[in-house]
Amino acid sequence: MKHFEANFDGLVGPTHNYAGLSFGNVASLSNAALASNPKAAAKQGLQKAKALADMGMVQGMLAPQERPDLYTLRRIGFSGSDANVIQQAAKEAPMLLNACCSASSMWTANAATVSPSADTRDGKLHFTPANLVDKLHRSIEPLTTGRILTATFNDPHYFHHHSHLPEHNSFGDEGAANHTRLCKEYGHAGVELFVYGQEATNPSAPKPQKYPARQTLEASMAVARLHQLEEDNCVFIQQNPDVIDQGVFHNDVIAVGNQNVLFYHEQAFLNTQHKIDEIKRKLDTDLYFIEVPTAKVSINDAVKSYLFNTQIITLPSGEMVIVAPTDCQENPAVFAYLNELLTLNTPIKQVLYFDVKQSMQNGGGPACLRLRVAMNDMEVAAVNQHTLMNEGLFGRLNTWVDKHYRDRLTTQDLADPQLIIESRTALDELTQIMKLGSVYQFQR
Ligand SMILES: NCCC[C@H](NC(=O)CCC(=O)O)C(=O)O
Repeated sequence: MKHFEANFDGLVGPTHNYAGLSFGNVASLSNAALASNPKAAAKQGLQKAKALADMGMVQGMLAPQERPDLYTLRRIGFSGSDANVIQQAAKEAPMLLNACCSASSMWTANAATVSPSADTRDGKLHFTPANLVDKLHRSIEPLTTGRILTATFNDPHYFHHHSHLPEHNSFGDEGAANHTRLCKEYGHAGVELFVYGQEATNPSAPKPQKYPARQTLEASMAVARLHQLEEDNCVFIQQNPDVIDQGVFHNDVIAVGNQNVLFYHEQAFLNTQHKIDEIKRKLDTDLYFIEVPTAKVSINDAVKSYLFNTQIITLPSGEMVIVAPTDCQENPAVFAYLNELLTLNTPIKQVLYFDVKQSMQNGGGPACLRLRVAMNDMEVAAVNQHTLMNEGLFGRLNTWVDKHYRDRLTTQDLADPQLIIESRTALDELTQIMKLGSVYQFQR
């Protein structure tokens, strides 16, 4: 049996915009006034996904969500026709309208936590959609996320889908952005690293002072239980609260792992050495811990360039490659570090740069845009094949984007009722292209 790590990238939705919705996420706050380009955003994402498929990687796409979310706006008291709902909300509560228009489901690293069948007791691949309770605009994602995941991984013989965790701060869950898996080969049982920002039920435990810790230990442990992982397959690590306060709102802004490599900043975790020892004890293979010192890359440079929000992928040849945003090339300290990294004796042999600036300006790099799903060939064959990237899908999705997307969107434009019609027309067509069935509420 063959094993792969597939990447499922979020297709950027037609309402991609900069609304400054994510307190604690430096890029989101500082680009709040910018006009976005949804068409360019979607195309940048498709280019990256296609490039990985061309390198022989298993690459899929996850459909975006329906926005504006009129159901949430009606639930909070706006009424009348769809156009009335939007216009009333724009007048009386523009920030709530913005929250209901975000295309944030594009960052599929936050869609769910995934445990491959090699790790789980029932031998199935487990998915738990993230509840994303810390941010209003993201807390409205999980139900549809669950539907899209079920329509994509649609064979109950192989895939076990859970509901998202209870919608309360005690169970704040941000999905795979705070989860990474180390292993010898993708098909061998690995060690799943759950990185949390705070312990919700222990008031004396360390936590950030300025910005929110979105992920709780309680949530991470609940996911590990649901996914039927053994204690020996799990390591729970606390993120350093000081770096959360410097803008590291998810662990994937400061660390990334692949197979036997953990690439992380010196200041990423609490009790780092102790946790490394635990990983070594639980995973019997040659491990590379690539720790980047502050003297070479400051937290500020890491947050600006997204050095750690890179994808480390293993090519079919067995070589590892880093997929980085072009912002890493533009930052002298980070670019120098990446060039140096290639001369060190690690499995990482190449860095490829991609322009994903439309996403970066909202705090989402290459790693945020993808959900990793380690699978064997039988599981890949059980996936909805219309979601897998190839020449055909790439062509169809680009044509679809050209037909339906605007090339400029400001938060003022979110009050335009025409955007509802454009967005629904596009998504309705998309469900046919990707054979998803009626995953959206407007289709039900
Ligand atoms: N993994 C990357 C997630 C980035 C995402 N940004 C946003 O939602 C910004 C949206 C805005 O401000 O318009 C977040 O912070 O959760």
